[in-house]
Amino acid sequence: MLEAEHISYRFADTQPWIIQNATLRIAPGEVVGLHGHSGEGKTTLAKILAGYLMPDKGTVRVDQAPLPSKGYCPVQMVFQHPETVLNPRWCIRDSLLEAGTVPDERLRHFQLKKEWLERKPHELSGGELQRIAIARVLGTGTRYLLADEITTMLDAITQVQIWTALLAVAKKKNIGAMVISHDAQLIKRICDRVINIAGIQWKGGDTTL
Ligand SMILES: Nc1ncnc2c1ncn2[C@@H]1O[C@H](COP(=O)(O)OP(=O)(O)OP(=O)(O)O)[C@@H](O)[C@H]1O
Repeated sequence: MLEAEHISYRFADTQPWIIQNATLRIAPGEVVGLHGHSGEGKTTLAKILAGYLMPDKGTVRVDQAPLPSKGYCPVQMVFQHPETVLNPRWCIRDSLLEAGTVPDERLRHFQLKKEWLERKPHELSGGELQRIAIARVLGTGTRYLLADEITTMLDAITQVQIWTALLAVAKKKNIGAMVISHDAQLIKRICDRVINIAGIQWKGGDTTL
């Protein structure tokens, strides 16, 4: 279970709370949608759950254990722009290896061509790069995947291909997922449950999302 308990976060003491005293749980294999207006803290919440940001208060745990301070994190995040996570100077093979071995079966599952492995990120399309970024983080150590607007910039056919491939792996490996999207139809179609933070007012009391 991925559990965030009573987490609060603000970017500075002088800034308002982005999240305050929030508790949320994602079970293995569960697909949870996160919906809210722009700027309401969806990405910030995901970054806290993945250990990119430390909450000012509260804890994030996976199976009762805090996220590791070094080594592979069981909570992985995929972003809207895959080029921001792939080193522009490395060939794709090296970027994949950085996160662990990617077996041929996973390359095939995400329709990644072997010839792409020798290319640099700028030599691939946005949809191809996103499939690489997703395949890269679906290794054995990943228990939860946080997907932040990962298909927003892609055409409808590519969106379906990506979600079909991703959800199949998540189901097979019992990986829990959080889907951040402004696309209400997408969330409704693929998620078991939806957390809606649209218009949420943080007043300090316990909030279970
Ligand atoms: N590094 C930062 N320093 C200060 N404020 C920040 C920082 N990063 C984000 N914010 C602010 O925190 C708030 C929440 O941002 P966040 O990116 O989490 O929202 P979001 O719900 O994901 O938005 P969107 O749907 O537009 O992607 C916004 O008001 C944003 O301006």
